[in-house]
Amino acid sequence: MTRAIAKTGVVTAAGAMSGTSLDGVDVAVLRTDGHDITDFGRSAYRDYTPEERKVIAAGFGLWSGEAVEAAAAVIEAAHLEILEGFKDVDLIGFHGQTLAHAPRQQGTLQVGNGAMLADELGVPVVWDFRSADVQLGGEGAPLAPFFHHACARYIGADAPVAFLNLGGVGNITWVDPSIDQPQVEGALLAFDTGPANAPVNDLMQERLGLAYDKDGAVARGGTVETGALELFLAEPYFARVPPKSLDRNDFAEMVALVRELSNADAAATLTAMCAAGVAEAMQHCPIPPSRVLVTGGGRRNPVLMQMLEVSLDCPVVPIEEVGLDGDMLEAQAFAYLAVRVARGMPTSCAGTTGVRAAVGGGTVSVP
Ligand SMILES: Nc1ncnc2c1ncn2[C@@H]1O[C@H](COP(=O)(O)OP(=O)(O)OP(=O)(O)O)[C@@H](O)[C@H]1O
Ligand SMILES: CC(=O)N[C@H]1[C@@H]2OC[C@@H](O2)[C@@H](O)[C@@H]1O[C@H](C)C(=O)O
Repeated sequence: MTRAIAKTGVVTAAGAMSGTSLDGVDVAVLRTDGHDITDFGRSAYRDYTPEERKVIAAGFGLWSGEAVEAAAAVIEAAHLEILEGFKDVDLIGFHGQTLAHAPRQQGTLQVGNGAMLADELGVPVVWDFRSADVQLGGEGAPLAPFFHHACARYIGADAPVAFLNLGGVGNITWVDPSIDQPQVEGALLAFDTGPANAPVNDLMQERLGLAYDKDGAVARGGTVETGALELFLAEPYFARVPPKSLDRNDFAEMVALVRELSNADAAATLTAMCAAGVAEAMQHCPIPPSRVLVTGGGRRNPVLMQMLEVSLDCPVVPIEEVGLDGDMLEAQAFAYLAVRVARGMPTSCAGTTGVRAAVGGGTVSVP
């Protein structure tokens, strides 16, 4: 029996996201008609084992071949395992794992076969969210902004507000909630701010065998090397007018800029680079947001949060302050986007990915 997706009314969707920091898979449920968020449901998380992480990471930056296939197999197995517990939803939004992203060259690659997941789970799966946007000239990222627009309306924001996601890479969405439809010009401006946690994570791994700088404990004792910070800010990426997007390792050479520094100074400097990228991003916003709502793992780093508070001209708060879940926002975003795709509604536009006309990306696979 095939399971059709209702064309109108509120449906229940689960979103599954595996981000650039490779910690694990997030799954979160929400109810929506594709425009308004009705309510949020349960969520779950599945860690990757060190072995799985190694196999996935070996596929980073590659477009095809055995390493990519091996990474895809790990992604599919991990998602099947966690999504077994979510077979009661109307549909699933499956982001997959980005292995490579070069929208103006080879394209964008998220691995994991959504059609196979739909067959195995017996639930319709929406996947391959980014390809159509890239094929039509967009950056293919970030895609969470249409969901951020719905969140701004859900929390009753009455002035422009920014959502700042600090994962491996940073991305910001500026939202004008007075414009009801996200694809209308002026409602959204979104782009990647620069590297966020990825360079610090790489440094911690390389020097101390740690996955990340927990609570900024290493950076806290260090001094920011202003010369390295200036070199970083001289990168043409920051002056480029958005929309613009990044691959996880686009700034990998930043770790080289701090090679001669002590662990503490190097961590402080890389953390400051993340904050400085965000400060640069604010200059591209049409008007300053009333506040910046921080989501993603970086909001747990008090050293980073303090640097942001000092360098931005508006309040910077973890997104929990407005009642949203900063660990699950991306998974919720792909649940929301799945419903839009299934209903033929756009998921990106000029203000978010630079695509000329609004696009509804994604493939719908019905079991
Ligand atoms: N307590 C903490 N102290 C410092 N940093 C932290 C803490 N908790 C999480 N992080 C950072 O946040 C990262 C995970 O962030 P998140 O889960 O948002 O990334 P992601 O979703 O995989 O990435 P992306 O949004 O780029 O796809 C960790 O790798 C770590 O660098
Ligand atoms: C190509 C890709 O997977 N990009 C991710 C990555 O992680 C953060 C940033 O870079 C953002 O552009 C995007 O993810 C979020 C979920 C997005 O599309 O909005």
